[in-house]
Amino acid sequence: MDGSSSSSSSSSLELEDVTNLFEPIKLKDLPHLNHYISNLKTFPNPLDQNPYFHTPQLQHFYITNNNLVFSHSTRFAYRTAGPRNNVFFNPSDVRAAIVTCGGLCPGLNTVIRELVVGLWDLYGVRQIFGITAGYRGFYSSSTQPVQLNPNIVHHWHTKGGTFLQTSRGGFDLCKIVDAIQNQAFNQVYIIGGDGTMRGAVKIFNEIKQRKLNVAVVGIPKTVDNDVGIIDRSFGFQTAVEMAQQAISAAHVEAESAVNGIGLVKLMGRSTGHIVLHSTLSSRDVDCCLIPELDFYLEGKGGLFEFLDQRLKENGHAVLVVAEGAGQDIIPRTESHKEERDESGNPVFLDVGVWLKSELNKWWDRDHPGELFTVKYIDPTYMIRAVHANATDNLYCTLLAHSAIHGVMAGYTGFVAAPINGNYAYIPLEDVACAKNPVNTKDHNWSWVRSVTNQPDFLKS
Ligand SMILES: Nc1ncnc2c1ncn2[C@@H]1O[C@H](COP(=O)(O)OP(=O)(O)O)[C@@H](O)[C@H]1O
Ligand SMILES: O=P(O)(O)OC[C@H]1O[C@](O)(COP(=O)(O)O)[C@@H](O)[C@@H]1O
Ligand SMILES: [Mg+2]
Repeated sequence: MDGSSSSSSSSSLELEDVTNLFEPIKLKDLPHLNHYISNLKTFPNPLDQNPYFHTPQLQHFYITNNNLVFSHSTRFAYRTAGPRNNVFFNPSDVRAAIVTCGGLCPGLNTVIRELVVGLWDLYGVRQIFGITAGYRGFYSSSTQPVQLNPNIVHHWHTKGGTFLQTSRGGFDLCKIVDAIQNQAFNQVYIIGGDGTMRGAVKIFNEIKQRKLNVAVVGIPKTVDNDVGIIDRSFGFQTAVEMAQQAISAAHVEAESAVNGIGLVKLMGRSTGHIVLHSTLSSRDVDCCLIPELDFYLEGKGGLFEFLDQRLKENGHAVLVVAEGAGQDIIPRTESHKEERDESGNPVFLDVGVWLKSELNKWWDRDHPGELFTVKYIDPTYMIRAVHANATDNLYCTLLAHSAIHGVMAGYTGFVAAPINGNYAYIPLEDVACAKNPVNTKDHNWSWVRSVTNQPDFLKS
């Protein structure tokens, strides 16, 4: 694991990979507007006239069909992101729409800013619109698209959140595509997580069905880093950095008490990447619990036995838990099990509150009269409602510009994202169904266990 990437696409090779390299590499080609609309006009790339971007000294400036990025995890080659020789849009005819959906993530505003600045400065596009408050903003009667330009967005990368606002739910396919058609948008930039990408696939398919000259691109966003194929999602590193503050405070509280436990709950609905990376970078964590790993409290090899030992050895312990961990063992009613948010995501019970209560009950039962303290810290939105750090800002810029180049080249139904550090275009459909769970059977997880010495929670 390189500390920044956590998906299964790694740049190291195993013998099997090398052997497989001799098999023909299969290309994951992209949908293109000219697959369903004939006689589309092409234009020389306006970047030809852009001396800042396209200097004569720069050789091989334009990306060709020979440029591919190989993914070890999917074993497919993808088209390299970047500007093409010809474009399929006359910049003066472009009407671009940008929308942000789902939960917040550091860097959302940077992506929006760079889409606006990139379209404006690189390609000379002047009609750029922000759709407010997620998918429903396309058709909601209470909001109108906001026209954007570089002056309006110039400072947006310094702020957390999304100036366009976001929401969950509100996905009405027909109304969304009707709105795209009625407002004559011909480029749609959709920034969101796994749910958003599944919606984007439907929008793309409907647009194709109606044979509209509209390109759709997805830019994957999720603080949980739960999108597969791509190296990592933007904002993830910033969130991990923010989480350090909570872990550090929990450590101080735990160390300053007799038999002190610092308990931190971090985001991570179905994946434990934030917890895993925070644990590895903090080094103060004694045990981390993630959704991908079942755990138990009582008995041999359980959490209590481990913490008992740790308290005897060190006098304190730090426990970091992902919000989606342990959901199967927290007692709940049938109606709780069915609860969903507006987008259909499961609503969790608070694993931190439950653990704190169970820890206190355990100590009172097994160590009556002995001092014991659990300090529970739940930073919740603090790790994602901040502006992106320098690395994520740079990443967001490259993502936005890659998306623009692909759309201008006429590609549609795709996602722009890095694979092994190289920016590529991946079919939207593939990204929408690719998950990125923490693999608890690989070396990365062994590394975590070697840092924490925590149990494997495999009942013998
Ligand atoms: N399977 C789906 N089909 C169509 N739209 C979806 C689907 N899943 C989620 N969405 C829509 O995508 C948007 C964001 O989804 P959500 O799950 O809240 O966040 P994220 O995209 O960050 O995972 C919401 O408007 C939701 O209605
Ligand atoms: O913003 P909400 O609705 O409270 O949801 C919180 C959820 O959003 C996330 O921060 C990100 O999830 P998404 O990427 O699906 O939006 C999760 O970690 C968390 O469970
Ligand atoms: Mg999601």
